Amino acid sequence: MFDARGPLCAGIDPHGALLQHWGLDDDLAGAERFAMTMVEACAGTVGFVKPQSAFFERFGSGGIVLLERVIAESRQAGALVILDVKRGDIGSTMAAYAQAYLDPASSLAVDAITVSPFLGVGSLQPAFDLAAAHGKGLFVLARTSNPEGKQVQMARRRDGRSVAQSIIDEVAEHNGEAEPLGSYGIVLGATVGACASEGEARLRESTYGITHTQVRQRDTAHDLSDFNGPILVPGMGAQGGRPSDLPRVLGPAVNFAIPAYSRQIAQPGPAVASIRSAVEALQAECRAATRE
Ligand SMILES: O=C(O)c1cc(=O)[nH]c(=O)n1[C@@H]1O[C@H](COP(=O)(O)O)[C@@H](O)[C@H]1O
Repeated sequence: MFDARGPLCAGIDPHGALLQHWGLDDDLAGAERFAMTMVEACAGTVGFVKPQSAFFERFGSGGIVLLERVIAESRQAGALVILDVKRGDIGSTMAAYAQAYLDPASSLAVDAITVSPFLGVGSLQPAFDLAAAHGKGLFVLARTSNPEGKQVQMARRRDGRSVAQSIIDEVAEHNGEAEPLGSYGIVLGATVGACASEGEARLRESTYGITHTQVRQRDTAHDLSDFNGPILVPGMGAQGGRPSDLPRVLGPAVNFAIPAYSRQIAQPGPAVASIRSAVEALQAECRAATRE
């Protein structure tokens, strides 16, 4: 998929602000128009689409029916569907979540889902098992794109590793020696190590006595050299991440990157041709940044 269609993942997030920007009402009919236009513009050309479940759930059962349609039509158009649901619970409940999204008998079954390991990576075992049984994938949150994630994810364990690194290492174990790539990925935000502004960089320097470059190096010090799974990289575009950030954030694993854009690719809409040409331009940039 990386070679055939490129690494870019098109997020399908029927955001209230985007619906308004497209001249639509923020209701189920508006979300349907938005989501199906994004499917038409993207799913036949990109390798991966990523609907965010919350933007559909907010419309209740009608939103779930719409999500089912987005999933079915995206897969029919040849894209792999990564459903962003960030599920994570005690093992017995996790088994039910896994059944909902990874069992082909479910109308919400997709190719992969995002999962949260903060009840312990071990609590996700039923999802690993069901994914293996049905040839599906998981993306485990390791270092998220939001600034608040750092406090938990970069906390140091007694063995010196960060929490994020220990998650990366545990997921790598699940992939074992899989060739060319295991089915279990991680989520690593493109914004990691970034300062919101020059002012913030100067404030950090004067407050903590360390330069922005040092902060950035510390924040991006993930060892991905043994990681043989796909890496979902949100935080692109609207949150500030650029294709040129990918080598800095991912180092040797840059060619496993799936850079994900949601708001930025919908911005030129609602015209299908405008969305498609924006996606194609970003696809070319991401391909160049991840295949050097
Ligand atoms: O798992 C995700 O996709 C995700 C993880 C993360 O660390 N940060 C993050 O922004 N996301 C999701 O990626 C999308 C980002 O949207 P944009 O900022 O509009 O590109 C949203 O659907 C988020 O929920």
